[in-house]
Order: sequence, then structure tokens, then C-alpha cells
Amino acid sequence: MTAIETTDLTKQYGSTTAVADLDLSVPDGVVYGFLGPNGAGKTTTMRMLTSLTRPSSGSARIAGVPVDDRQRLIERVGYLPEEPPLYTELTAREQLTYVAGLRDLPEDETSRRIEELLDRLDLADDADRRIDAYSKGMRQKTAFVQSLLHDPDVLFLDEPTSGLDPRAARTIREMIDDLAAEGTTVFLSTHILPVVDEHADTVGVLYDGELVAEGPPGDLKRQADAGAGDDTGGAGERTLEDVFLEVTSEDPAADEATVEGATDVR
Ligand SMILES: Nc1ncnc2c1ncn2[C@@H]1O[C@H](COP(=O)(O)OP(=O)(O)OP(=O)(O)O)[C@@H](O)[C@H]1O
Repeated sequence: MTAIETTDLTKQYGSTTAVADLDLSVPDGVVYGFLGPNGAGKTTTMRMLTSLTRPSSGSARIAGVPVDDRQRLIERVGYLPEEPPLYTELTAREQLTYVAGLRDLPEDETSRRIEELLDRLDLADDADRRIDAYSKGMRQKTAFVQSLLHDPDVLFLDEPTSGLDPRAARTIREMIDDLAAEGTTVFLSTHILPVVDEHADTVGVLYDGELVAEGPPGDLKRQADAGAGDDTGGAGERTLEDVFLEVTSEDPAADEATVEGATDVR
């Protein structure tokens, strides 16, 4: 089944079009890297796909469930937003147990899962301390565990490694790969392009609310190479950053170079 399917998905805030006629089709079990400059509409898209914001028009389904069917949707999706909701007067263990209870997850199995995840993220020793005494990274780890506790079909991650030390960041990246290998679709929004380059099967670039490029990272880089008419280096000389800068540029010359590469979906 298609994990994420959107048709003409649009969100208006007054006269601002945050997301315009977005068509996405993301299969099960892939890592989809979702890129775009500040204000491009990434958060708005993820909020629509997790039923936190209602689309102005168009439609979207997650694992076959329409996004306006909130009851069924919340079982299928996990979301790690940029500013995760945590009850800071609770400990991490209490917070996670509380959320598991709200979701009616089986107790024994879930408590085993919580311990496993806390351990993997090196948070087990601090799990009985209150969250208000946590560092930013410790909060981020707690929120990450919270987003996947119910084993969602589709996991939306907004800057998941934000504030994490290199070891923890690597653990999260490994977990993203593991989740995808087990069939979870990971929708990964980040400005850290090497992470997307390494882990994403497909990349989508949003610019001014529109999807301006989409494809496997290797293809995008090769096509940008060809589009630039650059014969000084072979394929692979271009980085994802080069692709990003080209497809999100106001400069028509740069745009033209990319359109020639046939990657551009405008
Ligand atoms: N609640 C809101 N009310 C009015 N405008 C909004 C609201 N939320 C977002 N916008 C506008 O929608 C556009 C897209 O914002 P969004 O937060 O989705 O961007 P983003 O790609 O997530 O950016 P960033 O990388 O900075 O997080 C921006 O112009 C923003 O000002």
C-alpha cells in the first residue's frame, strides 16, 4: 500500500499559500527526505498529514486512511515536531508510560519496548529524573521514543537529531534505517543534507509551497551535473547542497540549468 498519498494538497493562511497543490506518492518502507528553505511549507505539510491542521483543499491519505479521519489516523502516524510536547513535571519513564496509556497500548509489551528504546538511546539511567531537569538532547530523545512507541506505519520526523551529540545522532540515524527496513515509512524533514543524502531513498524539495524536485539523491545529483553542462567532473561531483541551492534559487539561470536536468517537477 502507498504510505503517503496526497492530491492537490493545499493550505492557505489568509493570503499566504503555505502549501500549493502538493502531489506526493510515497511507498511503504522508504525514507523520504523532505527538504526546503525556511518557510517553504514543510511543517505545514507535516501538520496536515498528521491531522494537526486541516487542509484548505485537496486530499491526503496515510496508509489508506484519509487525514480527516483523526481517530484512525493517530494510530497509523507518529510525529516528532520541532518543539515536542512533553509534560516537564513528569520523568521520561512516566511520560512514555502515560502516552502509552492514552494510546491503549498493551502494558507489558510496551513497557519492554520503552526500556529497550531508552537503553538504545542511552537514556535509561536518567529515565526517572524529571524532564524539566533534562538537557535539550535528553528531551529530544524522550520525544523521539514517544513518536514511535505505538509502532506507526508512517513516522514524521522534523529535525530528529537537533541538539543531539554525535553518538546519539548516529543512533537515531541507525534507527531510521532499521525502521525503514522493518517496513515503517520515515518522512524526514531536515536541513542537514548529508543525512538525507546518506539515508533517504527519495528526496522531495519544497519551495514556496511547491514541490520543485523529487527523486533518489543520486539521480538528482547526476541530473544537476548534466543540467549544469559541467564537463570538469564526472557524475557525483555535485552534492545535494548544490541541487538544493539550484532548485530553490530565484535566479533564472540557475533554474534553467536544473530544468535541463529533467529532475524539476515544476
Ligand atoms: N499558523 C500560521 N498562521 C499563518 N501563517 C503560517 C502559519 N503557519 C505557517 N505559516 C506560514 O506558512 C508558510 C510555511 O511555513 P512552514 O512553517 O510550514 O515552513 P517550514 O518549511 O516548516 O519552515 P522552517 O524550515 O523554517 O521550519 C510561511 O510563510 C509561514 O509564515
